[in-house]
Amino acid sequence: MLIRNRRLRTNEVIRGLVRETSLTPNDFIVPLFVVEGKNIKEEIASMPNYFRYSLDLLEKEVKELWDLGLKSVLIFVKVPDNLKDNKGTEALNKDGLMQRAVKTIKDAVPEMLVMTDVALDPYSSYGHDGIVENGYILNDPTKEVLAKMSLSHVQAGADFVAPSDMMDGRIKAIRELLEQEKHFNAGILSYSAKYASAFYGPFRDALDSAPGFGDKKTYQMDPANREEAIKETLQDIEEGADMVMVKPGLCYLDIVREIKNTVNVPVAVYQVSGEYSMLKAAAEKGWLDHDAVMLEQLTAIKRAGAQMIASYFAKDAVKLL
Ligand SMILES: NCC(=O)CCC(=O)O
Ligand SMILES: [Mg+2]
Repeated sequence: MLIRNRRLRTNEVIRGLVRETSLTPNDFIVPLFVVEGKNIKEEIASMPNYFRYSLDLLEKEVKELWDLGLKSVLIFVKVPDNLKDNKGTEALNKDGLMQRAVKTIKDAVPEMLVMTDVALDPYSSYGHDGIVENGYILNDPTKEVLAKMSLSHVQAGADFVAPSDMMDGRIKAIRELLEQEKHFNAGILSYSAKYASAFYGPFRDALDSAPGFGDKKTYQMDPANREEAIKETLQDIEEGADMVMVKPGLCYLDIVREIKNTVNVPVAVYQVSGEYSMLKAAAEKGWLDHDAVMLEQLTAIKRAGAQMIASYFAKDAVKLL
């Protein structure tokens, strides 16, 4: 035997020395769900141990995240039904819940990197990511609203906007408006390859944002496609995205690696709600070792090429690192 691979696996010290991938708190973006009201920390039924916060308790939560070394958050808001319409009017309200959430976080922890979700679904009476006409989600009028929404978030203090809508040309529309308004340092994390996935179910529960009719297959990508993900991603970079994202995570790690090998901007992965809830459920039943499987999944996402991971496991994970 000239080569014995097991030599480098004989104990934890040598395994640590040769380990190719490791997780650190810097790897995470923490998704946060925000609701109106006071003193609210409500568990999301289909996402055990994950919560919606009112602004007063959000403040406490972000301080705790910061102390754990988690320094980036991605905000989602649950908009009251009476404020929803087809055009997402409330999304542009400078005193809207999102805008107030950004200010609340920046006041509580000024150095926290604040990213905001940009899409119409939480604001849409139809639960779709864009303006609806005759059952179709309009592209161009929607991207103009998304640009204004992004500007509003940046004016409220957001460091990055994260458009998750998958309309064509929205990165260019957003970038041009931010430049025109002289927000030169406002970043764009583009959900460039977002698939029409069945793994988003619990998230739609969290925000009460399930589509009122049909599905999202006319704008989100077909899970069967790989080359299209490259095309989408290269386009977004050309249009001015600073960072790109693949979503969901585990089922799409081939896409992550291919994009990582193709582009020269940071690649993010969104490990989505269904991925989170599946493990929580299996662990509750005693069928899987929660912490071990969680770390294995996160490590695999990073190994595939993710520079950062938006994950509901962020807090659980950093406590183990
Ligand atoms: N635009 C954000 C999402 O769609 C999140 C999906 C999830 O976590 O399931
Ligand atoms: Mg696109």
